[in-house]
Amino acid sequence: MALALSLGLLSLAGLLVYHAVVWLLSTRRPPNFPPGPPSILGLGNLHNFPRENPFLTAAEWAKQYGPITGLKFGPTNVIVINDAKLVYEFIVKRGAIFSGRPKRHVAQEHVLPEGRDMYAIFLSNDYSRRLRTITKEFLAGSGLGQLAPMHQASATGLVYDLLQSGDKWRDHIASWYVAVTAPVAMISGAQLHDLGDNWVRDYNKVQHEFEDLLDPATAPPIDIFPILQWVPAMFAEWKRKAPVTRKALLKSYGALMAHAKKPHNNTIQPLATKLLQRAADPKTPPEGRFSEQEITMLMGGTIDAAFDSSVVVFQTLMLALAAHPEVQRAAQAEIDGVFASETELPERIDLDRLPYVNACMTESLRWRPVSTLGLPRETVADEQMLGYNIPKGTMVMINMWLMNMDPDFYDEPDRFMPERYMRDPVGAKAGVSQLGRKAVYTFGAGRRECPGKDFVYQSMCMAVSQILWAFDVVPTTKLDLSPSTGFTSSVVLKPNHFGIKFVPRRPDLGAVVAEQKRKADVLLRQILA
Ligand code: HEM
Repeated sequence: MALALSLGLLSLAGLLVYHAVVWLLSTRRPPNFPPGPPSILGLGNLHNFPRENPFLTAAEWAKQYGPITGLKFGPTNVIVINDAKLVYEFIVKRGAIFSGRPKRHVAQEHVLPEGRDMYAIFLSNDYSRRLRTITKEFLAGSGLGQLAPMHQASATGLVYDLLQSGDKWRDHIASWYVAVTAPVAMISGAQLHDLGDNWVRDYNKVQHEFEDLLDPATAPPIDIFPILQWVPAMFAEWKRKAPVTRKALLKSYGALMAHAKKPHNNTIQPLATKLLQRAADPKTPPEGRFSEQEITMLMGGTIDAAFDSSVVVFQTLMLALAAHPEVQRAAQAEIDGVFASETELPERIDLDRLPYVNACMTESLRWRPVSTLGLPRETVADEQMLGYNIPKGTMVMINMWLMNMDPDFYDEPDRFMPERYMRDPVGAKAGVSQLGRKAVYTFGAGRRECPGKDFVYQSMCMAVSQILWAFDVVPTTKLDLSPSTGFTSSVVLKPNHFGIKFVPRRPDLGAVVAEQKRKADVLLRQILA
């Protein structure tokens, strides 16, 4: 008996040692993998991939190792693509192989297991295709055009709020974005007051808690060291946090779904309401049919994907404008010419007539991209890139920062200079090849590129044009524009705290804006009845 027990324990120990050795060997670089910084057994490059400002280190490595940097995160193979031509050749043209997403254990198993395949940042390829088909009715083309009055009216509300209490501009931007401009209204048909007093506050809070669980700087590295998933909850803070985050997220989404299910007379039928109706219609083909839980996850994921990045993008734009009064003057000259009246906003703002405002937006996205290394992809098959092996399951990052800052492509890339996009549609300096080149890489590329891109431009250009019509944006603190000291970066590149004020451009602005806001409220009530 004792002998059998000892033999049993010995074989168990042998098995454990075997698995440990296999695991350790898997943390070495695979054969013919793209070059990169030296890795160490067990960790790979985790010790030299910084949690703060990783894009700056990735840019240094690109200088040393060329167009693709090969890394190891424990056993995971990782490549960083540093060259826009490779993005075009592989991410765009060979999208079928480069369009998976890596697993996120904490988020997918503990926070939103019911959204494992369909929540925005971990959408499976199949759901991504179906999501694009349904959201394009709202996020692009004529569907997006229908949202223009709503975007314009909500931006008028923002101008009103900035005039009342410009010192709370950060809060106003967050509420404006989440309220009508973010897809909350588009998806559920709800205005904030429909959702109750605390919805925005609670949603904001849980969003940040969820981000912390996803942020490589704060989240536990379960995806790299899966053994950590077995650590008991008393030693693993994330195991205690995840259920709390889950409960709060589902409550926020639940309020939206409850609203979407109510009968209403909106002039634009909200996405969730439309999908619920389609699901109930026997004529709907299977790929257009989603269950209530699926609709909740698709809806929640889209709102989450939209919210934080957009608020940060708008803050960065305000910072850039405050630091560049000459850009504001040029934009105001354009806006004043198009808006024409001193005392009234146009009934319909025609964004096609505001190319410089559009260029300010693009330049801000290029100059300080909210996403510097993109949302990681995962290859779904073995591939070869520039003669190197890229095994199936490799995590792929796009070095958006480097592409946006490429001195061979842009004149003075570190300067905030919207004029570059007035001279050339992709902002290129004279005489360089533009094959497959995008104006900015901040929304990613290829078939998983952000589907909210046009929505972002419409909502934000509506806002920035009205803000610059009404105000000069003036700094109240010294502005630090350096990407390393003026911004904080792990997942997103956010400007550090800075002070600005909104100085009215006309003496009678209060009365003018109050009247415009009254009209905008009437319109919003019609749209979101
Ligand atoms: C300025 C604000 C935004 C930025 C910078 C941004 C950026 C990004 C990036 C970099 C990705 C990953 C793309 C890739 O892998 O190539 C992404 C994905 C996504 N974004 Fe955005 N986004 C913004 C706003 C929005 C908005 C307003 C919406 C919806 C209305 C949205 C919905 C999504 C969705 C659903 C995905 C997942 C797509 C997929 O995996 O197939 N985003 N976004």
